[in-house]
Amino acid sequence: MAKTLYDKIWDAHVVHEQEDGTCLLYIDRHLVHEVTSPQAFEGLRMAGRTVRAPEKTVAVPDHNVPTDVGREKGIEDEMSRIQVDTLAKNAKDFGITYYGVDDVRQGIVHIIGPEQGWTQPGMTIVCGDSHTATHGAFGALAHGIGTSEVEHVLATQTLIQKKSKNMKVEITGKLPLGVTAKDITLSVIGATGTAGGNGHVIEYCGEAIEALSMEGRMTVCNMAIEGGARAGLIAPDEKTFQYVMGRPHAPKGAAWEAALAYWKTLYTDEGAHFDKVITLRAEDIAPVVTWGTSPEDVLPITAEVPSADSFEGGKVGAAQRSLDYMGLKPGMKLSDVEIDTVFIGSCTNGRIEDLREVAKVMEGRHVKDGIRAMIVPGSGLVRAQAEEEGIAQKLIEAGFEWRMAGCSMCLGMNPDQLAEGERCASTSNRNFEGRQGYKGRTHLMSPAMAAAAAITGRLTDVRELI
Ligand SMILES: CC(C)[C@H](C(=O)O)[C@@H](O)C(=O)O
Ligand code: SF4
Repeated sequence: MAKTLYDKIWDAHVVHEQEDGTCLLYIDRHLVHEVTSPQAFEGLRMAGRTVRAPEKTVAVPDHNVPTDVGREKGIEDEMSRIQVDTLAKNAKDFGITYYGVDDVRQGIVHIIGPEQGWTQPGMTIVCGDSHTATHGAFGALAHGIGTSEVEHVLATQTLIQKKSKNMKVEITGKLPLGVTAKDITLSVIGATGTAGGNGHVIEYCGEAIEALSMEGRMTVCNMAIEGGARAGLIAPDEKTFQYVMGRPHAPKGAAWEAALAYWKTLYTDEGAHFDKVITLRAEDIAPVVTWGTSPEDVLPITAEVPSADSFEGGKVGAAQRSLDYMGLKPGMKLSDVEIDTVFIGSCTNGRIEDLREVAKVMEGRHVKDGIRAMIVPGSGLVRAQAEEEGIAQKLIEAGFEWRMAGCSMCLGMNPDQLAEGERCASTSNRNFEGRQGYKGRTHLMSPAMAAAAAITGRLTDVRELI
């Protein structure tokens, strides 16, 4: 029978299936961060258990770490300090690879997995973090899991799961100038809503997806979860293999050849069944921004702030609440919305290509006076590469703060936060109330669009600047 990519990876990992369809899945990689793992390790200790496969488990602190240069002095906030110290101790006690803040390989868990070659096609990958979907860009089945599941995977290297439905999101044609992977993924959520992917694993495909770099594909899959899906996937191709080849934890020699032969079988067969299909034309996608407090509140930058009445049912009240929280009036042009902060980073857009994109838009230009603009590379290695390429220097001269790696202002779990009422052009993935700081206001967009906003001090169509 014709199988989807999801079916193939799933079938290759089922250890046991119960009559009701509940399965025990083998897990190839377990990525661990400081927020969702302390109780899990504690559980192991209390039960006298060890980590079943420490060589398949990798730990890194990212959410709570400060990102100022000179952070070696330590973490001020007690809770954050305890979490990071606890992760370091747990990694040592249980014999797990650990990248501490003084290690250039430290960074956001979803950035360093691919960077170090831990992430490979055909694998099952889990992490106690919803944006684990990012790794799906390699044709890996990557699930976010809860803390009790983290403990289960640590102890057994398996996960109890029921299979999701198959959903196909096809992006046909070629992206217009100024339109990027972020605009694709936000536009898909705009079209399907945040519940559109519920109960499904999405496979993204089509000419526009194939044309994306690995970085762009990671941006797309990263936000599958924001569209309600269990995971996002893209079939691996030559670009994927080239990206993985030679990375520290990628297979080498004969193991590489064997892996490659298997990876080449990882695609959806002709005629395989999808339970849901969405198609968007790349030509119809514009540079977009969010206006509200849900990632589905997204519109082309050329649009106006909508009125609550333009929605239906329960959405009317939600839209009104969003508008009030965001301090926006219906009918106002989105390009007239003034911002005071720019955040470039996160597991959605903190990779080298994102920084190159920002540098390109900033060429010969400067961050507007009075705007706080920060760049937080997704890993120490991304930071080092940008410095080597001369991008860092250009961005600093253009007026950006150049920070150390971490989740930073993507969420208010570390010192990088918006003050009350501040408005941010952000390359992250969530614009929920209070996400970037108490009463802070977030507009999600691509790195190129965030750079444009940094230049003008308002939400700006990057196509006017390229
Ligand atoms: C802290 C963590 C559990 C959380 C997640 O699961 O996504 C965070 O990474 C986020 O982006 O909100
Ligand atoms: S960068 Fe943001 S979305 Fe990604 S793992 Fe960190 S907090 Fe979550």
